[in-house]
Amino acid sequence: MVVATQSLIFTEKIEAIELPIIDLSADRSKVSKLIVKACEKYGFFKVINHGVPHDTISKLEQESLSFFSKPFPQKQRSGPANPFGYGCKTIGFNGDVGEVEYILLHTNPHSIAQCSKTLSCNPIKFSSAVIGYIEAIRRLACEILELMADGLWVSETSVFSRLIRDVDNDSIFRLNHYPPFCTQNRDASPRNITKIGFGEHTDPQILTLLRSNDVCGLQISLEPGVWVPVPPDPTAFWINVGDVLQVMTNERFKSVKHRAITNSLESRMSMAYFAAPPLGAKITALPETVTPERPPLYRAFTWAEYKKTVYALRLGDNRSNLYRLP
Ligand SMILES: C=C1C[C@]23C[C@@]1(O)CC[C@H]2[C@@]12CC[C@H](O)[C@@](C)(C(=O)O1)[C@H]2[C@@H]3C(=O)O
Ligand SMILES: O=C(O)CCC(=O)C(=O)O
Ligand SMILES: [Fe+2]
Repeated sequence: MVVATQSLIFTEKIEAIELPIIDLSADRSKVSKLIVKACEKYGFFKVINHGVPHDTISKLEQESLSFFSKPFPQKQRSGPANPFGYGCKTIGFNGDVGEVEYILLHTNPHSIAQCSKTLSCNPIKFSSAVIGYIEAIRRLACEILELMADGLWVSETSVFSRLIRDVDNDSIFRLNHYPPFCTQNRDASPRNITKIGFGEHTDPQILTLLRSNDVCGLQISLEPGVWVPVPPDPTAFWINVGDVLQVMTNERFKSVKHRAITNSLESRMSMAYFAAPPLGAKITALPETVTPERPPLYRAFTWAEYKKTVYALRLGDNRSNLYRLP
């Protein structure tokens, strides 16, 4: 099957700005204030000294590399990603495409063990690398969400983190691989052509924790048509606010628009943990974020209801607006 690829639009502006870097080993009350500031201004920040062991990350990176290095027909046998498994170029179910191949997994250990059977010839090794990483990244996500709650002066510190600690949480995990997009021109010198790897979108969940290898490609957009490159740092995590957190904070926090481009002659790999509540969880603005000057902006909905809307729409569509109060 021939799938059309999207090229970049040349009228777009690229703007280099310094994005917030938060040292999680610093004083807790200072850190929580800095996180709130970053979420209000960008919906995006980097964390360092995060406590996720290097070994946990490199075990998973190794598994990811050996999976994506396999011949295409072999990888195809682990797909399609409907809803979980291997996918290539097709994103979601509504016609989105990109220069990316990926593995999508639910974070429930039973589901990981099942999927690993088709993803690796050593499923125990594969699933323990994924489960180990998810345990560590969930701990980090909870820590960040608790710092956010403190910074917002919410009385219950675990108001966000309990949603993703719940046994029925609907968090998912994604390994992305952006192969180098290199063509030869007429004098046979390599040309660096940039294509869309993963098109513009916001993440629907509460929070995303993303780690990539040392190859650039991720960009965020703070105003229409202007893209800010995110420098790669394999030792850190980039954190982005998702739609649910935007709604729960009554839009004090912004769900950040982002995309990934295939940038170079190098292969890019990323791992993204999407922290989500249980399907039945009711999503509504926290009372602390509602004031007479700032009445509730969204009607209440369940995560199941929102997820259904997400999957009925295209990648770049705005879904939270559909829940906005008049
Ligand atoms: C086109 C789509 C892919 C997506 C589901 C959707 O219908 C719209 C949101 C997409 C997204 C973006 C963030 C995550 O990568 C993702 C797993 C998610 O939860 O929402 C993807 C979905 C996907 O690839 O299935
Ligand atoms: O690979 C990346 O850097 C971004 C991927 C992404 O945005 C996603 O998987 O939702
Ligand atoms: Fe994303």
